[in-house]
Amino acid sequence: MEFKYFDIAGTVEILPRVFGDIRGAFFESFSERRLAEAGISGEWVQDNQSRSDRGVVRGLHFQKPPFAQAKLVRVAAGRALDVIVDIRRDSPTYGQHLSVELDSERFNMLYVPVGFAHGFTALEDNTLFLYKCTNYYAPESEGGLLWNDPALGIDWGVQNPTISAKDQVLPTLAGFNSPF
Ligand SMILES: Cc1cn([C@H]2C[C@H](O)[C@@H](COP(=O)(O)OP(=O)(O)O[C@H]3O[C@H](C)C(=O)[C@H](O)[C@H]3O)O2)c(=O)[nH]c1=O
Repeated sequence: MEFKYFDIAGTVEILPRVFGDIRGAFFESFSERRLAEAGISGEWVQDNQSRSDRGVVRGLHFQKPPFAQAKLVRVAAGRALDVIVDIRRDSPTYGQHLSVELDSERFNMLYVPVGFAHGFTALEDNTLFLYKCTNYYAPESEGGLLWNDPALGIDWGVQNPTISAKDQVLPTLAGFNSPF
């Protein structure tokens, strides 16, 4: 298992060892011990899965404290462009984003710390997006940022995404008061 660290503090890409053979492939999709090697700790209490066809964008979402979630995201099938935005008020990279392509060949994962808005584009049909969360779903605590806010400057890899009505009216960074 390899770890890749980025300039945005706290974010880590995890590249598991994938064992291929004539039958297919195997990899350890979750190991608390391995994550601890990368300095990642947390009480993982909920797993989520969504299925999206090519061109879907979900996000940018987060849950506010005390229901804030760190996430460990990956795809089990298909391919996704994962995007996270640093919304930690005191962070020197506040408002900056990181994009990482997740695929079901390398089975690479991204650790998203508390204090980030999260979203992704499905790059293929039937993209199965899986993620572990360190807090339960709390709809009353949900917040978000507008996916195509020019101030964020995110290239989602798609022009006219399929996106929920809810996500179309999320606030821009300018009108946003971060709870982190
Ligand atoms: C997130 C969540 C949703 N739901 C229900 C609520 C809705 O009736 C339905 C779809 O929810 P939503 O439209 O919020 O799903 P996404 O747009 O995929 O939201 C997720 O996508 C972005 C990328 C994230 O990072 C968040 O984890 C999460 O916000 O599932 C639940 O029952 N439990 C949950 O934990």
